[in-house]
Amino acid sequence: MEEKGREKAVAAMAACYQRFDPAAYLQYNYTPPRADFARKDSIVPWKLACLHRAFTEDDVSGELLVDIGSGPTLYQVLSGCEVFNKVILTDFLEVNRQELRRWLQDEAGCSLDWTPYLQHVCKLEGRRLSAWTEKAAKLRQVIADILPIDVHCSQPLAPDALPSAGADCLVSCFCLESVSPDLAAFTRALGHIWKLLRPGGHLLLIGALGESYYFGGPGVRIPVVPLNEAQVCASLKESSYTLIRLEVYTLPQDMRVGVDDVTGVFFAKARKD
Ligand SMILES: C[S@@+](CC[C@H](N)C(=O)[O-])C[C@H]1O[C@@H](n2cnc3c(N)ncnc32)[C@H](O)[C@@H]1O
Ligand SMILES: O=[N+]([O-])c1ccc2c(c1)CN[C@@H](CO)C2
Repeated sequence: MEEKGREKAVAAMAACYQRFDPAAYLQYNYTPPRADFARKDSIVPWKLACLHRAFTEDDVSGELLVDIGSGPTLYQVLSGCEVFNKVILTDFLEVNRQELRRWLQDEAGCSLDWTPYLQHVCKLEGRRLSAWTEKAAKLRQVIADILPIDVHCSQPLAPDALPSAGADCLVSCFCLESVSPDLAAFTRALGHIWKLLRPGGHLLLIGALGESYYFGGPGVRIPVVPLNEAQVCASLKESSYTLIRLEVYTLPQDMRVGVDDVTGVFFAKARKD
């Protein structure tokens, strides 16, 4: 697709996101059955287990963790906040950055109670359940910024947002395939965020497999690039990452709740050499 066509497609995607509804999105994806901590086959516990394992492996270390396309969610940094002493959250929409700020400042009006998530990750860490208040305090202490981002820009963040060496680790969940008009744009976006990472740093990437749309709010139908495992691996390779591990979760029937047509979820741990 030539430059003009690409710009139009990206602008159309941005227009879709103007109607994104953080509270509805959280309700659709981050409450039972998809976030049922009593069910071994629920999606969110699987994601938290992948992230806990990856963030506690020795090769993942440093000062700065950046979350790409945070949305209104915090689950993706609940393990990372124990490893990195500085976490930067990012999103394209002010409504999402506001939602994150509300939690950060412990204000009323958060759209979701993150306590069960904090408790579950404490359990994964072998800590007593009541340590969730310490984890919440730790997370509030390490979150240094909540910044605007556009992964379709060659430079997704403001020029002075990161140290010149780059981030030590990136995490990104359900963002790139949900904001890209096609596979080529998805791969280009991977290349753009690659530049934010220092050599030897890691990318922990979670995404949807086989998904062609999702609802970002009542009647807010957002197109998604349907990916399969081979395409994820090929795109990571094409954008100069070394894939360390790919794990896949297949949705049981009752996790298909009508808010999207996702069939699976992937977790990739990759490195920038
Ligand atoms: C499906 S949500 C994922 C939210 C969260 N990371 C999660 O795991 O649920 C996709 C997010 O990408 C953000 N987004 C939309 N366009 C973007 C862009 N061009 N660059 C970066 N993020 C974008 C949206 O605002 C939204 O928060
Ligand atoms: O089950 N989940 O934990 C979960 C969380 C977020 C999202 C999905 C599934 C599937 N759709 C994506 C948007 O493309 C967002």
